[in-house]
Amino acid sequence: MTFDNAAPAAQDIQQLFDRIAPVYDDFNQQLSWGLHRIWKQMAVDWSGAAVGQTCLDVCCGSGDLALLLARRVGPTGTVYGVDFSPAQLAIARQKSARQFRLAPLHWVEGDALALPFADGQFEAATMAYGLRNLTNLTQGLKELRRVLKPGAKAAVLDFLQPQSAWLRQFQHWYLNTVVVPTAQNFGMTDEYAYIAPSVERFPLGPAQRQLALDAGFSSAVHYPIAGGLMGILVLTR
Ligand SMILES: C/C(=C\Cc1cc(O)c2ccccc2c1O)CCC[C@H](C)CCC[C@H](C)CCCC(C)C
Ligand SMILES: C[S@@+](CC[C@H](N)C(=O)[O-])C[C@H]1O[C@@H](n2cnc3c(N)ncnc32)[C@H](O)[C@@H]1O
Repeated sequence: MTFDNAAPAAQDIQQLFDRIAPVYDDFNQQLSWGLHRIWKQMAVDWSGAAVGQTCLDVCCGSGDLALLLARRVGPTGTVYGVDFSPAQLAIARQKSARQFRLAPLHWVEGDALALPFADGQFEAATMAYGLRNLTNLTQGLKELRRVLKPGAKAAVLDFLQPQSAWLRQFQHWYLNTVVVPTAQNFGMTDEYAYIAPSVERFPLGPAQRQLALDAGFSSAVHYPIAGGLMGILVLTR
């Protein structure tokens, strides 16, 4: 399956993440030199999640941020991770089974465009490397807002096209000359070749902020991180 610059259908995205589930965590660790853990922790910190709260990780995948949220809210809190990839959720369940003294963690198979949760259910939320993969960014942001309590925050971490031309060239080079050949060794060329065009399609910070405000968030601030290679959109309901 090849992913050209047209946005793939939801089913193609779901099947892509099912296929890469066995190598996903190891590739992220190896290809980001472990830095993805820092970026994810920043998103959890900036979500405002606190002890005892009920929190949500949207597009949770293999569960990294849901597990960080569970550590943050502690045994008196509750965390839900939602994703439409069964294979990714299976990895998340395996990882949470190996950890102790976490908040009660619920892994839910569901669609970010029609979240299976009540209005105002959550006191904080995260979404890491999910928004860019949605087939409808506005619907995803509206659903994220709907399930947050008034005044609650969400932190949305994703790739970002750097402003600097040479950093853009570096990002493009790294994704196509380091990431894709690594994936090729495991027969996952097309799956990882999808990243670069998806980043090119993804709105820049100011446009992400405007999408969030149009979706009804009372405030939205976009922070470039990692030299502008990544960004975190901090939203307030
Ligand atoms: C955790 C990261 C990416 C998650 C991710 C998101 C997607 O949309 C995918 C789509 C298809 C296949 C895989 C993914 C996917 O893994 C970020 C870290 C992993 C990246 C693959 C590495 C990219 C690093 C930066 C572009 C450059 C960092 C340079 C620095 C010297 C480490
Ligand atoms: C790149 S992974 C990110 C996983 C995790 N948040 C992390 O940071 O490692 C993107 C995830 O979004 C999920 N996803 C994409 N579109 C979705 C949708 N419409 N509903 C639910 N999950 C979706 C995929 O199944 C995949 O697990």
